[in-house]
Amino acid sequence: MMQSEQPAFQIEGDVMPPKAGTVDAYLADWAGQDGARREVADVILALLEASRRLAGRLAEGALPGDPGLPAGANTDGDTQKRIDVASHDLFVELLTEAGVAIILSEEAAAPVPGKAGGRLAVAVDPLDGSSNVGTGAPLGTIFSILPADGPDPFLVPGRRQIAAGYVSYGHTVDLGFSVGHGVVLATFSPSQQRFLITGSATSLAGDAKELAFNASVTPHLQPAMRRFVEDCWAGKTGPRGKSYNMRWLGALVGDLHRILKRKGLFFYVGDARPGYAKGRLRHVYECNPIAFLVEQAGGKATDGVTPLLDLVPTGHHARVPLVFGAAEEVDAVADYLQTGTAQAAE
Ligand SMILES: O=P(O)(O)OC[C@H]1O[C@](O)(COP(=O)(O)O)[C@@H](O)[C@@H]1O
Ligand SMILES: [Mg+2]
Ligand SMILES: [Mg+2]
Repeated sequence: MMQSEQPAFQIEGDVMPPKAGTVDAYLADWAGQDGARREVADVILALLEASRRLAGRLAEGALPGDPGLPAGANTDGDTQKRIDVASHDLFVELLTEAGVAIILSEEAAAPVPGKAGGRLAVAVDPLDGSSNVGTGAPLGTIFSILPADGPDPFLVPGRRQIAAGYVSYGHTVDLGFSVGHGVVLATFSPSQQRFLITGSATSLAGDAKELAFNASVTPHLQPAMRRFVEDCWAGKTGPRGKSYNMRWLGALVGDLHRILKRKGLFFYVGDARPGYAKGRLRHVYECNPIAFLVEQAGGKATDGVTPLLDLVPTGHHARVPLVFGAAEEVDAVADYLQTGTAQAAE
C-alpha cells in the first residue's frame, strides 16, 4: 500500500476548457504525452467503463433478479444490497486492471490492495443512494483519485486529491469530473456507448434559492441550523430576504449533479439522533470528492465552518458534517453556526 519510495505524483498544467466531443478525447488531449496524466486518465476511463456496465445493470431493474435483496452489512451498519456488493466487485476489478495501487470502497472494511507498484489510490462509493434501488429514483457513483503515497493515502487532507468525479444514474446517465481545471459535465449516449461532453458546471460563486436536506431531521438539528432553515422558509419578507424551494433526492450524487447544473445548497450536518453527531456522510469517498468538485465550480464545501478540503479524515469510513453548494449560502450557514443567531442575514 505504501509507495513512499515512488516519486511524488504531480499533475500540473494549464486550464483546458471542455469542448464538445467524447470524454475519451478530452482526456487524451489533457494527458498528451505526460505519463502521470495518462495514468490518471486511464483510471478515469476505467471508472467510466465500470459505470457504463453498472448503468446497464441498473436499467434492467428486477427483471433478471432483484438487485435490492439484502446481502449483509457494511462497516457503517448499513444493510448492503446485492447491487452494492456487485458494484463494489466491479469497480475493484476494473480499477486494479487500470493499475490502481489501493482502493477504498464504502463496501469493504479496509482498503483493498490493487496492482503492485501502482502510483494512484482511489476512494469510491460504488453505489450511492442505494436506499433508492427499485424505486426508479436516482443512484450514483462517486470517486476520488489520490497519490498512493505516505503512511495512508486516504487519511490526508482532501486538497491532495488529483481528480474527482461522479456518475448519476437518473433518467439520463450523467458524468461530472474534474482533473483540477473546472468541472466537465457529460452525458452517456446509449447509441454511441460513450460519454459525450455537454459543458462545464454552472458557476457556484454567488447565491442560490434551492435547499437540499433531509427535512425529517429538522427537530434534531442544533438551534443555529434550525434557525437557518426557518429563516430560509420565511421567504422574501424573512431575514434571508428571498423565497427558497426544496429539492431532496435521497441520493447525494443526484443532489450534487442538480446543484452543479442549476445551483443550490446541500447540507447533512450533525444532529441529536444517536450515531448522527457528525451527520451521515463519509469523509473520504463522499465528502472529499464533492468538495473538490464544488470548489472547482467556484462554490464552497465545509463541515459547517471549515473548508472540508483542509480537514484530515479520522478514519477510512469516518463521517463528517457536510455543507456544500453556492458560496454565499455556504457562508450564511457558517455565519449562523458561528453567531448562533439570524444576524448572519443581510
Ligand atoms: O435519507 P437519509 O438516511 O437521511 O440519508 C440520505 C443520504 O444517505 C446516502 O444514501 C448515503 O449514501 P449510501 O447510499 O452510499 O450509503 C446519500 O446518498 C443520501 O444523501
Ligand atoms: Mg453514498
Ligand atoms: Mg453507497
